[in-house]
Amino acid sequence: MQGKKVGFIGAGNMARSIISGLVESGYSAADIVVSNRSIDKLMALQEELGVNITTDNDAVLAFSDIIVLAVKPQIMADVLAQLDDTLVDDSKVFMSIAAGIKLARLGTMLPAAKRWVRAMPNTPSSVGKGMTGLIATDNVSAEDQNACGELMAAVGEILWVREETKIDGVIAAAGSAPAYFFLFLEAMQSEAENMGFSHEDARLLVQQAMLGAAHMVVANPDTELSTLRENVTSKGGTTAQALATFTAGELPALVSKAMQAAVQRAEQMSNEF
Ligand SMILES: NC(=O)C1=CN([C@@H]2O[C@H](COP(=O)(O)OP(=O)(O)OC[C@H]3O[C@@H](n4cnc5c(N)ncnc54)[C@H](OP(=O)(O)O)[C@@H]3O)[C@@H](O)[C@H]2O)C=CC1
Ligand SMILES: O=C(O)[C@@H]1CCC=N1
Repeated sequence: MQGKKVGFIGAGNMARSIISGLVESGYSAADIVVSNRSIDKLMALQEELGVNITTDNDAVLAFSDIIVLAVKPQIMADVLAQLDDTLVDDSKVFMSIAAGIKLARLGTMLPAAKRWVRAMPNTPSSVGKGMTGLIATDNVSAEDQNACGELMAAVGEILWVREETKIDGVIAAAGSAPAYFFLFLEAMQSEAENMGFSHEDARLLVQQAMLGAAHMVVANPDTELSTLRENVTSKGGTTAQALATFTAGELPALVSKAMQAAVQRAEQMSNEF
């Protein structure tokens, strides 16, 4: 993978997460180029990470072996239509990280590009703890699939899927999921503040509890999550009361509903864009 030229079109939250994770994992900044509509995010990326920057998307296309498309789904068609397709050749692989745009639709947005990968990452990529689901068109060689996989593996775990519908499942279970956990922590921080802790102390309490729980999950892959939960829950104790309150509020059903809503939105988006 080292040595491949990697270009990013769009330098927003997600591209920044991947680029910073890549550079911090040792990927050569000289082999990375990033374009964006406005200049400020580019300047910051160049200053902090030393990557090449441009406001010309065609310059990214010309430079790169792998072109990561990291613009909003709403504008993907316009951005691709404006590229100089004479710069596209068979050696280039296009990797879209946009939610809700299927491989077949991407192919119609830039017909000159034949080799496509869809990747669905999440923002923890910025700290090397990302989770990315991937799928490729059949004509992407094993070598190029490996390169795309390695690119995302530089910033976390990867999971190749066989059916494209599973990418929407990846969105629901991992792409959008950091926001679910942040919402939960926000609510906990707020209640800890109501109990009299300062904003900072409340954050320390909840973030350390989350971090410890996450480490326990990862350190005990053969232990069911339900067992980890039960180990905290003393009979007749405090945790049991808190969990009973979540159950009475139908938290598990609410989580299912929220994940289904993410999938449904991804399906809707695939008809809209
Ligand atoms: N955020 C997340 O957690 C995840 C996002 N995604 C996907 O990643 C993609 C990007 O999302 P996100 O990073 O959150 O969005 P952002 O809005 O943060 O980033 C999009 C970037 O695209 C730039 N842009 C707009 N028009 C052009 C153009 N014509 N040429 C080049 N750059 C352009 C914008 O520039 P400007 O600053 O000038 O507006 C902006 O910096 C989306 O498709 C989303 O579905 C996937 C997984 C997770
Ligand atoms: O909210 C979104 O649409 C994007 C995709 C997954 C996370 N953010």
